[in-house]
Amino acid sequence: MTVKVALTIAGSDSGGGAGIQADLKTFQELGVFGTSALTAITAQNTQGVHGVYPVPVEGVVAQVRAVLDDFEVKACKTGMLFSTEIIMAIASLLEEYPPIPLVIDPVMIAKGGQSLLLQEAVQAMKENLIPIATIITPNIPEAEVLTGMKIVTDEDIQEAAQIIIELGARAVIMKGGHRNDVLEAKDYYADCEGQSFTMTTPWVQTKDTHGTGCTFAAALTGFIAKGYSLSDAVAEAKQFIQAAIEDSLRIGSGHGPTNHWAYNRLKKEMH
Ligand SMILES: Nc1ncnc2c1ncn2[C@@H]1O[C@H](COP(=O)(O)OP(=O)(O)OP(=O)(O)O)[C@@H](O)[C@H]1O
Ligand SMILES: Cc1ncc(CO)c(N)n1
Repeated sequence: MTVKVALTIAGSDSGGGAGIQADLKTFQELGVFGTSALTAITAQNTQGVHGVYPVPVEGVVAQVRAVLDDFEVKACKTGMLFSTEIIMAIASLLEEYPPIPLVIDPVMIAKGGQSLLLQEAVQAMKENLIPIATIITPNIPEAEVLTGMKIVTDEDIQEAAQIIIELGARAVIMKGGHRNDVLEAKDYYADCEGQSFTMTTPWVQTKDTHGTGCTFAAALTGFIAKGYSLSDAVAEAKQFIQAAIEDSLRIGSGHGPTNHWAYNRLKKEMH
């Protein structure tokens, strides 16, 4: 049996719905072998983040090196990176190895408002990581921080996507989970070759959206690892997250996790 390998460099969510846990569960569902490098431990549940304990930068580097020295990693994802030091170390480390498709989820703030990226680290992300990204997956507030512009309309979204591509990312997907349209979950894709499209699914009325961004980016990474083109991987990742949100698990008393099993269950039902 041959299996594709993916690497996630992200924070741990003790509540299991976001971060490393969401990434590994998603990779597993896609039949991709998941490896990981922890950047921080968070004490977290569906109610919020109760503590953040960063991993020393040497520890992050050693984990990534251990994986890349031994496995043929087909796609890599970054999530919570926390500090300038960790961002700089990862950016220069990845450049030592043959290029691997890189999905950057520019995690900044948890749904409850707690910071998962120090404010001073935004510049390092813009200067060091975005230029080596195959694709970056900001939500609207993250795109506002990265571009310095207020994003309200569809035109704003397209303009912000262009600014992010000019920062050096090959492609960008602007996630619509923070928009106020309650009828549609609309994400906008654009790349440096001038291709762009919008993906729309029905809005799911639920409070169980903890880890939607991590799960979406992990699915995207998994499909890239399996050899899908970027635009096909984005489209399939959208199906994965839609199924995961629609079939809510109702775990915990706050914003519950999404259902990482749902995409495969749905596919089985359709066959
Ligand atoms: N209620 C919803 N119904 C349908 N799709 C949704 C809903 N909320 C988010 N999505 C979709 O989920 C994906 C992730 O988007 P979102 O903007 O929620 O990411 P995020 O804010 O980075 O998530 P998080 O920080 O919680 O991990 C996108 O494809 C978005 O359209
Ligand atoms: C560890 C971690 N990464 C990312 C997010 C964003 O959902 C979170 N809440 N926790």
